[in-house]
Amino acid sequence: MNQFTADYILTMKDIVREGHPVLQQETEKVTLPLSIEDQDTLICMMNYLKNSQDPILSKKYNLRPGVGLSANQIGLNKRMFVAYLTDEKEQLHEYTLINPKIISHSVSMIYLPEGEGCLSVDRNVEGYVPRYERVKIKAYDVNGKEIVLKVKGYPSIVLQHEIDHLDGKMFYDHINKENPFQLPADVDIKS
Ligand SMILES: O=CN(O)C[C@@H](CC1CCCC1)C(=O)N1NCCC[C@H]1C(=O)Nc1ccccn1
Ligand code: NI
Repeated sequence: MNQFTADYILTMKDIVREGHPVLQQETEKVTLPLSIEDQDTLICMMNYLKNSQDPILSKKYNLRPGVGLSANQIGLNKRMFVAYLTDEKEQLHEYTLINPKIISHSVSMIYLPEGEGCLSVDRNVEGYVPRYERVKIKAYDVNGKEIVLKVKGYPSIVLQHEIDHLDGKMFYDHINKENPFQLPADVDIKS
């Protein structure tokens, strides 16, 4: 039984920082149907994102605001993550994805002009992180039902950042070493 019960308030001390092996390995697939424990952990993780985006609660618990969180960021070797974000059109998106896999993607790429950060990285790493503009993801929802979702724009960036974690990758692995602000030449890229 892990400590991440549905009523447990996740805080920054629970977030594993870069260098920890659990962030560098490919996470294990989650057994379906989800155990009660895994269901509760996902609730706890989603509550972190909601609390962290609440001005009062983020201050009260000293939380860094987050739009995504993967299970290995709280030390669990499980292929699952949550995301809670508002897109370019001010639409709110809430994702709880189990055993996600990108099954196809656009050639065109996008990036955040301000670069990316990570709750597991306590430093600023500058540079553009090229991401696919559109991705098609196969995953399972909390009821164990297979879902296929097509995502583009900012939500696509967030989900790719999370799937990277589950594959043991960090955002800065995608930054051009020679020139951090150089973008891949071969594809059309929008910010
Ligand atoms: O793996 C998951 N993570 O590491 C949490 C990251 C995930 C995002 C980084 C880029 C794409 C996904 C995260 O959310 N951040 N990175 C560090 C500090 C800022 C914070 C952030 O972007 N916050 C935010 C943004 C818009 C609105 C509200 N809050
Ligand atoms: Ni991250």
